[in-house]
Amino acid sequence: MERKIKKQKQHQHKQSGPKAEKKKLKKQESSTENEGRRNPKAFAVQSAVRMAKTFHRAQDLKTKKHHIPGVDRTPSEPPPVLIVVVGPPKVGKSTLIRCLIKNFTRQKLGEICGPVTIVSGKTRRLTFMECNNDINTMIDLAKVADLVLMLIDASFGFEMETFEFLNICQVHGFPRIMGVLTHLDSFKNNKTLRKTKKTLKHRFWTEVYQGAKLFYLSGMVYGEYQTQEVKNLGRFISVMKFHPLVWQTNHPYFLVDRMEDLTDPERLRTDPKNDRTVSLYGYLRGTHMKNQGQVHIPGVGDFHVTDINFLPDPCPLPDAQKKRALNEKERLLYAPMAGVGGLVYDKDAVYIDLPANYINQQEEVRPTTELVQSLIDTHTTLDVKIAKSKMSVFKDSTTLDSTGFDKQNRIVSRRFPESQGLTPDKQQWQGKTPFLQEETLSRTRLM
Ligand SMILES: Nc1nc2c(ncn2[C@@H]2O[C@H](COP(=O)(O)OP(=O)(O)OP(=O)(O)O)[C@@H](O)[C@H]2O)c(=O)[nH]1
Repeated sequence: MERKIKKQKQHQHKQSGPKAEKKKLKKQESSTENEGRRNPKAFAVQSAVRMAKTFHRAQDLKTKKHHIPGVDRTPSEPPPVLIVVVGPPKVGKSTLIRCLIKNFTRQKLGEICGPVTIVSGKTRRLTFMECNNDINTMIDLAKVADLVLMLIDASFGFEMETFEFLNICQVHGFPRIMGVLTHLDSFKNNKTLRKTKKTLKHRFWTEVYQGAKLFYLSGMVYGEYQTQEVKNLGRFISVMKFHPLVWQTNHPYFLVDRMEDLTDPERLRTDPKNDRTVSLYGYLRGTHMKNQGQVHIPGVGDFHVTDINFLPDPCPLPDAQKKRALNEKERLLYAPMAGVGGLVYDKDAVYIDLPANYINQQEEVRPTTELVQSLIDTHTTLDVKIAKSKMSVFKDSTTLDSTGFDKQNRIVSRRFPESQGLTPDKQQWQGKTPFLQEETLSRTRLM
């Protein structure tokens, strides 16, 4: 967009009038006054060598600020920005990714598995990726990363993995690097905390560049970093400008975010070491890709491309005519390796993944009163329930069920046969148990 620079009106010195006269007089006086005191050699060249040195230094600083003008090959809908989270084990990489995803999409992701893509704004998508601490992953990711979040455990200081990654970065040129200090809550003394922060900041500046951005995550609340600190980091990321590296602007490359194994399971069962057919999915980055060209898959080898197909965007940006902020539906989350993301496209099929909370939303609205709810939940009548129910009159006696009564609701005793005292016509114990009468029994049954 062309910006019009409005030129400010310059100050006009007064040429006439009492004030102008006064100023002129003052100027004349001061020039005659200082003539005797002025040192004509003060600003003259004292030493030619020194002069040359100063000049070279000024020129060096000037040229350092220049960037070689690059061709902007960014398409109208650019692929997601790749943010690589690097750090030694247990420094908080997964926790930070989880917090950033929650900050942008308001969704909680359990385990981070593979790259996670989110829509962070009207024109920007972000792909988060955790970098394992092995040299191959580091080499591959340092090449393709747009931004590196370098996590440093403040209670431990700089570790080997951090230096290793920085050294690898130097090969293809440094991507944007931001430091993040974690485990700051382990410092109980404020003075030590301040001192450590300062020392680590200067060390980080020495390793990356003077003035490199360093974030502080000062502790955890319920297993997550503090919301405001994550929000600030997220805001910084979403407005950041990126200078793609030379390698990135000169090559077409993919970051695979989804992999499907298409090998016949029967073949795998018979021979587990069989060659596999896999399908790899991802956004094309860098330049255009040529059909019939060659591709290199790190760790696998070189291959010929036989065909190229376009698939619909699994995590699209919102429509162009957007107003201010994104709404909940537009804050998409796509993590195919973790099984998250609405639609998964294949060449000839579309898979729809319905999240559990979506199914919950479809549940009918139920009355809140407990009594009404229990009536709705009733599936059998009272008679059926009674027929199924069992009871025992004494603690250790045998249980009675509906088969133990005759048609007139009189007890048919199995334990005490007629010979032992219960006569069918009297329905009464001739002796000890007067409460085994019909009335008592029928009341107990209905309870
Ligand atoms: N006290 C404290 N604990 C933290 C902090 N950051 C992370 N942790 C804890 O450190 C543990 C490891 O965190 P993760 O996010 O799994 O670390 P990671 O770097 O992903 O670990 P790996 O994937 O095994 O390399 C978790 O239990 C976190 O709760 C912090 O700033 N303070």
